[in-house]
Amino acid sequence: MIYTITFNPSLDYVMKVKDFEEGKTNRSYQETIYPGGKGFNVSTILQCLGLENTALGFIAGFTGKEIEDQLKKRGFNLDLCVLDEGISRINVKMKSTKETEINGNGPNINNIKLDELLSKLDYLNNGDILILAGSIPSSLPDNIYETIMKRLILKKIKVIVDATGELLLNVLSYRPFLIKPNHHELEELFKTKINNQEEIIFYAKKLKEQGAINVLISLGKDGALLISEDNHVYFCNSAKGELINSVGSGDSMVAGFIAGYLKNKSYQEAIHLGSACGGATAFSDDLAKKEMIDKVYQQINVEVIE
Ligand SMILES: Nc1ncnc2c1ncn2[C@@H]1O[C@H](COP(=O)(O)OP(=O)(O)O)[C@@H](O)[C@H]1O
Ligand SMILES: O=P(O)(O)OC[C@H]1O[C@](O)(COP(=O)(O)O)[C@@H](O)[C@@H]1O
Repeated sequence: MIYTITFNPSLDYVMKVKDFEEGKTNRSYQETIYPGGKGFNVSTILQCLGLENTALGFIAGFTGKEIEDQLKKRGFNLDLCVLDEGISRINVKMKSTKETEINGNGPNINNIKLDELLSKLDYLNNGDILILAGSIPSSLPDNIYETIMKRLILKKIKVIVDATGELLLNVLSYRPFLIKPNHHELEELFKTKINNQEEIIFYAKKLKEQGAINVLISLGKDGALLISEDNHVYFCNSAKGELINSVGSGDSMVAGFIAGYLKNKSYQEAIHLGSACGGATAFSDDLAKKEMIDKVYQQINVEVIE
């Protein structure tokens, strides 16, 4: 079974604003609300690709109820912990000439609720896949993903971590099967400006040396690079199309990568389907649908460059 965990779900409030001006009252010409959170997005795309999975996570308050109601329509199994206080966050995604995001901090999670979620991990068996995705509310320690990996160390579980900063760095020595920083997150991890493909490969290899089994660096419209388990470097172009809403592209890529890998354990297929899912979401209002993924897949080429 595949499991995802979303510690910090959201309602994503997407506002389209013509010529946004900082420091002024701007008015949007279109607003939409989607349930968000990296793990839930991964679950949605996995389900769309026909992979049954279970989403774990925390929800709180009226926003949490709305997230749950929307997710129930998506077909994957839901096993949520309901917090007694606070509300799940509303993340603002502003589309203007540029895309700007404000992601909330999220509600407090106390130790009792944390234990409730951690005890669910005891159901996991050898051969399962676990995806830890997204930020955590500041009430939790930033070694929580590490704690989970430690707890599962005796089981043969492939763990995928899509997170940033310390949350990610802290798990590397536990050998996550896949990590997927984007270009900007890679720069943040090494506190440096990364200017070209050679430098991206250099820093991605450093993450592999620190323990990650596969390192996938997503580059938005410029494609993606993978340093695979067997030390090959793959480059994949991005499809050409009209950018509608790139929120969730990274999560879609993670889901597509896993689905592609599971077909016949080929990394070429993993990055190919991953890029198709990421692109298909960028070209859709909400997360991608199967028809768009199939169409985008045809436009993508994978090269083994090392
Ligand atoms: N504008 C775009 N055009 C085509 N493909 C895109 C576009 N934006 C994202 N993608 C696809 O989705 C993947 C993940 O997107 P990216 O923006 O890098 O991730 P994140 O959402 O984590 O920042 C990219 O590597 C690419 O394959
Ligand atoms: O947990 P974080 O890092 O704040 O990110 C949460 C946000 O990430 C998303 O899952 C989208 O992520 P990506 O664009 O990186 O795929 C949104 O749905 C959500 O608002």
